[in-house]
Amino acid sequence: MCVARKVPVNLGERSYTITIGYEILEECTAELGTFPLEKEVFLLSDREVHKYYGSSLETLIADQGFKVRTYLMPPGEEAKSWEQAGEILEKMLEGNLGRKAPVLALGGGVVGDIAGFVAALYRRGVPFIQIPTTLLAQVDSSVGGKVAVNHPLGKNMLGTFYQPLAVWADLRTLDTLPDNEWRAGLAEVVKYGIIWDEAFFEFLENHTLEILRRDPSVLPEMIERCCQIKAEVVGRDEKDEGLRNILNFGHTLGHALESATHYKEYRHGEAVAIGMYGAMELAYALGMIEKDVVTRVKDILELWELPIRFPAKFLETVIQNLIYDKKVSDKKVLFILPTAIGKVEMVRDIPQDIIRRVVQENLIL
Ligand SMILES: NC(=O)c1ccc[n+]([C@@H]2O[C@H](COP(=O)([O-])OP(=O)(O)OC[C@H]3O[C@@H](n4cnc5c(N)ncnc54)[C@H](O)[C@@H]3O)[C@@H](O)[C@H]2O)c1
Ligand SMILES: O=C(O)C(=O)C[C@@H](O)[C@H](O)[C@H](O)COP(=O)(O)O
Ligand SMILES: [Zn+2]
Repeated sequence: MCVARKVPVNLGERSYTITIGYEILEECTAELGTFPLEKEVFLLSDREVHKYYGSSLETLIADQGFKVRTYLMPPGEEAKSWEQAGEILEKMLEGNLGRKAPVLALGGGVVGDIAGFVAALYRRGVPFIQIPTTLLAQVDSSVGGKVAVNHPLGKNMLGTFYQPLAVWADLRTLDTLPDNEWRAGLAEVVKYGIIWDEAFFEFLENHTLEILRRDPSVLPEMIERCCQIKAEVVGRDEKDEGLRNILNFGHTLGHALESATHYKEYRHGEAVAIGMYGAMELAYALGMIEKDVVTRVKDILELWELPIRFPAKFLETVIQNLIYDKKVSDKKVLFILPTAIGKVEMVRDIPQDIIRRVVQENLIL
């Protein structure tokens, strides 16, 4: 059995460890008793994920002497809603869970984000643990404590910062992930190369096929590197006051597209892929990068069959939705734009007609 990798997230008293490896859940659940917790957990998952991993996890937790109360939500982005959060909170109240009874999030980013959100609200906050089961959740959403639900007007509009007690990323769970979900996760993987680490971007370029095949010879290293970068950025700017904004590369247009399509047409990672390509073209239009840099990013996105364009019918709503982005200040939209692979800058004040023109000329199917 391979040894689990550990990535620390250094946030003072809110510090925690990300454990990454194959078949690690037995070892991780054995840690439960080391935390100051009540002997009862609220396990939140979606119906799809629970089918595969729910009962084995419930057994492992019970083996540690914990009572398990399970709540299953429907799978999919539409369930990341205020109404769904209300239903989960009702169940927690009915169960009269105590202040030290943790919420365990078994699933992708949707389950993780809403689990953290209800954990932060219930009795003014109970501990929670992330057990991510999608690539996207293992490299991004389970780390850093951004927890939220969506609103029709904007993505993740209702939320807070609430760090987990631990993150347990069992790579074995990725075996059952459908291909389109795998590719959506790869969009956030590429993001780290573009914003932070050219050598990592080259590693991705050099291993595109092994990565598509989910080859165990590359996955642990790839996922660990993403977590290291995210932990580094979050450790320096937990509350998104400056540096952390770079993790939002591709999300300005991506989130606008997700809300324009009512969270039904695109997986988050797919919308981010379109948004990243849009940001590359915008940087090129503003003279910040050469065309070959745009092409490098476009090539890897296309090779992994990620979308880079969307239908014209959504264009106007996407442009209008930009104003609901959380990075907007003084009514000015902020874009994270590259100056090279591995380096980005924050750019405000791009005239709307330039944004519209770049999107229209490059991003429309
Ligand atoms: N908090 C953050 O920092 C952060 C970062 C990135 C993304 N996000 C959020 O994450 C969400 C997207 O997460 P996601 O891409 O994981 O989507 P998801 O949670 O919707 O999961 C995708 C689909 O895969 C299924 N699934 C999950 N794990 C599986 C497995 N192991 N085997 C088979 N099927 C499985 C789910 O049932 C679901 O249908 C978005 O809401 C996005 O906003 C948050
Ligand atoms: O952790 C962050 O910070 C990120 O921006 C990571 C993003 O991948 C993620 O989608 C996040 O939820 C977006 O945050 P938001 O503040 O734009 O809602
Ligand atoms: Zn994202």
